[in-house]
Amino acid sequence: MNGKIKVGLMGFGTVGTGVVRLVDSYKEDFFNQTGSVIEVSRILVRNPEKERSVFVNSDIVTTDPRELIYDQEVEVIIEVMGGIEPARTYILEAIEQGKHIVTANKDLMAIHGEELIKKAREHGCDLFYEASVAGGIPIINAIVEGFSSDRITKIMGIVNGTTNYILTKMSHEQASFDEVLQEAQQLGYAEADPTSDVEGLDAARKMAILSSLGFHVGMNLEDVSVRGISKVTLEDIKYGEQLGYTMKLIGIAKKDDELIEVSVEPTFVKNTHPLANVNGVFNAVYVYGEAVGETMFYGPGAGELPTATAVLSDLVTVVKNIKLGVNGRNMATPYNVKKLKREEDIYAKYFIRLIVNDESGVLAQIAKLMAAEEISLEKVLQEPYPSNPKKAELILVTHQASKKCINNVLAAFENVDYIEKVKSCYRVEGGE
Ligand SMILES: NC(=O)C1=CN([C@@H]2O[C@H](COP(=O)(O)OP(=O)(O)OC[C@H]3O[C@@H](n4cnc5c(N)ncnc54)[C@H](OP(=O)(O)O)[C@@H]3O)[C@@H](O)[C@H]2O)C=CC1
Ligand SMILES: N[C@@H](CC=O)C(=O)O
Repeated sequence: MNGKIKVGLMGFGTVGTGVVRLVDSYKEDFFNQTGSVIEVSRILVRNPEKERSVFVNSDIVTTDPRELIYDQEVEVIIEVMGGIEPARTYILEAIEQGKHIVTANKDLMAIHGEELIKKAREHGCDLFYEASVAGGIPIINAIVEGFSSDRITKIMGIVNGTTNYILTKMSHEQASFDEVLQEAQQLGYAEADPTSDVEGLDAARKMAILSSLGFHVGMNLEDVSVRGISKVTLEDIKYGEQLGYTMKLIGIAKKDDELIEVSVEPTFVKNTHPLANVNGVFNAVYVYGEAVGETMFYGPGAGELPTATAVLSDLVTVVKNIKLGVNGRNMATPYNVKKLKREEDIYAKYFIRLIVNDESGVLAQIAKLMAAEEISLEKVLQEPYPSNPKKAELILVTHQASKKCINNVLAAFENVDYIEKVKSCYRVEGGE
C-alpha cells in the first residue's frame, strides 16, 4: 500500500458534501490515525451542472459509475446516493472489483444487507454502514463491538431525526405538520421521499438493522410492525402532556424468552424517561444488556456533518484494515433462529382517546368491557367536548395489556352506542 488511499464517492448531496468537507478539514487527523492521505478522487452525480456548496475540481465529477468502479486506483467506494437501485448493482459490481464499501444507505442494508455482506466476505472486502442508523451516533459500532460481551434484550430509540424534529416543533411551538416538514427538508434531514420518514419506514429500516445486529438474527423489514406520525394530532399531543407524557416516534426491539418483537409507532413516553427529553433532530438509542443493565446513546440523527462523521469513521476503519491486511473479517453473522412474537405475546400500556356520551355510568360500562379482556385502567382523564356539550372526551391509560386484547376492546368500542368514536390509541412507554 502506498501512502495515499483513493476513494470514489457515489453521491454529492447532503451527506456527500459533508464527506468532502471533512476529508479536507481533518486530513492531518486521518493521516495521523492511518498513516495514509485520504483523497476523494472521483465523484458520481446525476447532474454535473448542479451548483455545489463545496468546491471540487470539475474533472473528478462524473455521471458514469464505471469511472469509479473500474478505476484500478480507487480502493474504497463511499455510497451516499440512497435508494435501492442502482446503488445495489453499483456496490455489487464494485465488490467484484475488490473495492471496500462504506454506505449510509439503510434502505439498501435493511433489504439487501445479507446479500451484500455475503458478497463482500467472498471477495475479502470490508462493508461498513455506521451512518445508516441514527446519523452521527456510533450505535452500530457500540452494538457490534461494545455489546459483544453481553446479551441485549431491549433496544428502544428515537431513530428518525425528521419526525422528532416535527413532533418537537408541534409540541413546543404548536407549529403545523406541513410547515415543519418543509423546514426539515430544507435542513437536509428528510429522505428524498419524506413519506418514508413520516410513515415510519425509515425508522423501521433502522430498527431492522439494529435488531439483526443486537439479537444476532436475520430480521427483515416485513418483520417490523410500522406506524408513522401522519395521523398524530396536536390534540392527542396536548392530552398526553396533561397526563405527563411526551409524544415520540419510538422504535422498540424486545427479546423475551427467545421471542422477538420489533415495532415503530407513535408512542407516549413518560416525561421522566430520558427519551422524553430528546428533542429536535436529535436521536437517542437506549440499549439494555443483561449484564450491563441500562445504557443510552445520544446525538444528532441526521444532517450533513454529523452523518459524514459516521461515514468517515467507517472509512478510517477500512484504511486501518487495509494497512493490517485484515479486510472482510469484521462483519456480524446471524447465528440465532428468529422467532417472532404473536399479538398475544406483545405487552404494553396503552393510551386510548374516546368521544363518549357525557352520562353517568359510561365509564363503568367501558371499564367492564375492558375487564372482559383482562385490561385494567391506570389513569382516566375526562374533558369537555368543545362542539357538543352532551359529549365528552375520555382518555384512558391502561396497565400492561396484550396487543391482542387491546385490539379486541377497540373493536368492541365500535359496537356500543355510548361511544361515538375511538379517536386514537397509542402505546405508552417508560416508568413501568
Ligand atoms: N441526509 C441525512 O441526514 C442522512 C442521510 N442518510 C442516507 O445517506 C444517503 C444520502 O442521503 P442524502 O445525502 O441526504 O441524499 P441527497 O438526495 O442529498 O443526495 C443524493 C446524491 O446522490 C446522487 N445520486 C442519486 N441517484 C443517483 C444516480 N442514480 N446516479 C448518480 N448519482 C445519483 C445525487 O446526484 P445530484 O446531486 O446530481 O442530484 C446527489 O448528489 C441516503 O441513503 C440516506 O438515507 C443517512 C443518514 C442521515
Ligand atoms: N431522514 C433520516 C436521515 C437519517 O437517517 C432522518 O430524518 O433521520
